[in-house]
Amino acid sequence: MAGTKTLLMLENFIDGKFFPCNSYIDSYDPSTGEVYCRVPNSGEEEVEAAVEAARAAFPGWSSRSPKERSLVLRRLADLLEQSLEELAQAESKDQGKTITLARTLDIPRSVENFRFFASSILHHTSECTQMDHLGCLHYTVRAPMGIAGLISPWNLPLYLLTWKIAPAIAAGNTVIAKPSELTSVTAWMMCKLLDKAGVPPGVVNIVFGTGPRVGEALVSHPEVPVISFTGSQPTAERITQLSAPHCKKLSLELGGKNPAIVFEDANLEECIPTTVRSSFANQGEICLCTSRIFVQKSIYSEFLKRFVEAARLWKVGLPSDPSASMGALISKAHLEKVRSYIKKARAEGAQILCGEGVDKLSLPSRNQGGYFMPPTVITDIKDESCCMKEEIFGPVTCVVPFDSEEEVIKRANSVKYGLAATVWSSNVGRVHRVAKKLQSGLVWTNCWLIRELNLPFGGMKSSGIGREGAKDSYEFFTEIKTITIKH
Ligand SMILES: NC(=O)C1=CN([C@@H]2O[C@H](COP(=O)(O)OP(=O)(O)OC[C@H]3O[C@@H](n4cnc5c(N)ncnc54)[C@H](O)[C@@H]3O)[C@@H](O)[C@H]2O)C=CC1
Ligand SMILES: N/C(=C\C=C\C(=O)O)C(=O)O
Repeated sequence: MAGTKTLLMLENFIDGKFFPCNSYIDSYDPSTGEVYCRVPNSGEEEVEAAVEAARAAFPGWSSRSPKERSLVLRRLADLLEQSLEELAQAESKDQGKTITLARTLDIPRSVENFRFFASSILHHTSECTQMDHLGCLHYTVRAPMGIAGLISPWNLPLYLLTWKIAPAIAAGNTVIAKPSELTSVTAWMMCKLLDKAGVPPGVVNIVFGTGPRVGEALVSHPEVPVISFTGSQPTAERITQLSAPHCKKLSLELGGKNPAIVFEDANLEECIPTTVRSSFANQGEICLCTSRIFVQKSIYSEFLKRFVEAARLWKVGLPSDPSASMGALISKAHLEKVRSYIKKARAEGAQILCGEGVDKLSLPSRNQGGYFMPPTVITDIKDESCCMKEEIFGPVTCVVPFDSEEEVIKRANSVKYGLAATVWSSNVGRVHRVAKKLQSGLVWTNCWLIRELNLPFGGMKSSGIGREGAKDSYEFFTEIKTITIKH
């Protein structure tokens, strides 16, 4: 372990104040494999203190007008934006992603999350119907749920955390958030801005630590009626079990095994670079990343050749290198897990056309212990292989041929997940037809990851329950009531 003096020490943020913890967890720099930060190892005691603070803050915060809350969110967005460079540097170091991605995607989107919900909260209306023959008027009202528990993963740390905090507090809830123990730094940095933005003490509380300790204490707490979670399917199952006795409201945004379907009339000039990006952006650590590429037989050889050439140009480098396309994976355990899939593919007789075990990385000696691997393309693989069925969540993608539209839809739908698909074709009719038949919460055609935050985001089948977005998040973080007036 590195000298304790040099380590960054995080603290919990409860009731507007920072508190040290009795116990800490080591957090690693993915580019070197060295410990550089210590994260509070919180548990029930810290959750209890956060619940007390959130409970006390709720009456004041929930009775403010949407406009007053909106102003606070906007100020927070401005303050985050003023710290963009500092936050981007921290996110890149903590997560292993490139500084370019942190600067252009993670932190700008975190800012946008607050701006977006600051605006959308001003525009909701409720329903009203009449029954004149009975002299009745019916209408609905919505009220915040109370204390929201928010649990987020390590791949897009501040981006996904703020995607939950912003709609929850905009709707008048108070929150207890638990970022991933692997990437807690930017959440802790954001806490320093809350008071200046005008967020009252107790409205946003952040407790750091592991899932089994602090995550479960939060999920099991009887005074936390609503849990929003983004992460893996096994953890979602555990959260569902723990929430069941309390009938909690759950939003579960889980993994994917996302297909890209490339028809023979696709514009390959656009399709190839975008599909390289959709496969390898953020080291393939985005739930929306492509991991199965189905290519129509007539263009299969040409596609494969050009795709592998383009994948080889996807430069692996230090997270701090502005010219790198990809940095380091999140952890040693995760790197080993991702590599194990490639080993299995090889054992099954698949071909590894580039990447792990084929291409060598050139890294400075200080980074030899970092969690790097090259973008990897697998082919000659069966649909039944675990590489074609399970979420790998790394820079690995499989390319396979198909004959007909009907066949490819069936194969694309043959996995347990249903999060995001891409369809590449210049035939508008086909694009609509295929998009409608895919079992997928999101379908991008001739593009990838163009986000319209107003519209529902989320998956079907094992990719989750519920949707996030302007209306969906508002409905999730509020309780509805129908009132009947007889006049
Ligand atoms: N959105 C997505 O699709 C994501 C999918 N994953 C998938 O999950 C795999 C494992 O990654 P992990 O970091 O282990 O994901 P995870 O689902 O265990 O972690 C996500 C969050 O849940 C928390 N958590 C873990 N166990 C918990 C519990 N029992 N109760 C409450 N909270 C708990 C974690 O501390 C973290 O904050 C990845 O390899 C990837 O396949 C990971 C991150 C995001
Ligand atoms: N939930 C994830 C990505 C969301 C992206 C977005 O809202 O734009 C994930 O990778 O876990």
